[in-house]
Amino acid sequence: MNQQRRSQGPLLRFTKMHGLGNDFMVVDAISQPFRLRPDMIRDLANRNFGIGFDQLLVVEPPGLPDVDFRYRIFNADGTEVEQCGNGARCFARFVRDQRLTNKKVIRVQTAKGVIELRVGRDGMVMVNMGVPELNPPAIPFAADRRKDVYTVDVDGQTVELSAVSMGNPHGVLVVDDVDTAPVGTLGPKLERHPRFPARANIGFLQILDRSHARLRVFERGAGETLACGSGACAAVVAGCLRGLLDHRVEVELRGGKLVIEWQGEGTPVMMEGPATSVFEGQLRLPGDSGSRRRKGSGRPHKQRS
Ligand SMILES: N[C@H](CCC[C@H](N)C(=O)O)C(=O)O
Repeated sequence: MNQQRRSQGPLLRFTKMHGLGNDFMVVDAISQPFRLRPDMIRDLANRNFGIGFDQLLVVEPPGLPDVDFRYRIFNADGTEVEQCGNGARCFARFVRDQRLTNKKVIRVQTAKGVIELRVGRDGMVMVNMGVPELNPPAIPFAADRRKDVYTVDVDGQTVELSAVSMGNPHGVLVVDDVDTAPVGTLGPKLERHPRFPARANIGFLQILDRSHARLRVFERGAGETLACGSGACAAVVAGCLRGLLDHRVEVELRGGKLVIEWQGEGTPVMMEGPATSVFEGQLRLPGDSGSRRRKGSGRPHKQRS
């Protein structure tokens, strides 16, 4: 009996959601205590032994004035990251479904800054993803900047890519056909390439015409996902900078389509797409978890020195 009681932690309510198949466990950490260590996040992310998700999204009270919520994002590998585009749309749907707000324009504090979410009548969500950065510390490529295309050596192979930060780092390669692109082989090598000190999300972009593109993304900390919102934004920025795309692009990902608009350097990237709620659930956490702050629980993603 004692053993049983010791393993009985608190019950945790959550909602399973997805944005074009990029799937999330979403937790309201306002009305329930919530602290998870990275190892517990990894266990919950496991698609056989846990709930299964690409990212965990946590809703917290705002930490800044004139902001409605704080939004924390954890990859399946347990690392906390700065931005998640598909997650932002699901966040907007979640806080309204859970009656945490009835606003249609929601301001959310993230590790990257404040983003603004607008919920449309048709259930689509428009996100102001902020102004992209072209050579922040996470993607230090300025030295050899040439039309924002850089060369990186991967096991003796020279790879050309663009480097764009949407708050989180992205490398973008232009390929002839996403269906035959080396996402599973080159993706993981570039995700952990030394040129990306905080690792990176790697996008494989196929240009169909100046306003249509296809994209696959090998995500940092999650592997290839069916869609990547910040990746679609980074890909359109890269395509525009390379003179291959116009300012409004329909991006077709494996899980569906996003509309991305960008008016050029110094302006924010706007993303519009759906957000789907799949089911609500609750689970009993292990006895050693809960609201007490623990060493190493969910610390922001640390860039490698
Ligand atoms: N894997 C990303 C976070 C999730 C991004 C993606 N799911 C999106 O929709 O933007 C990173 O480590 O920066």
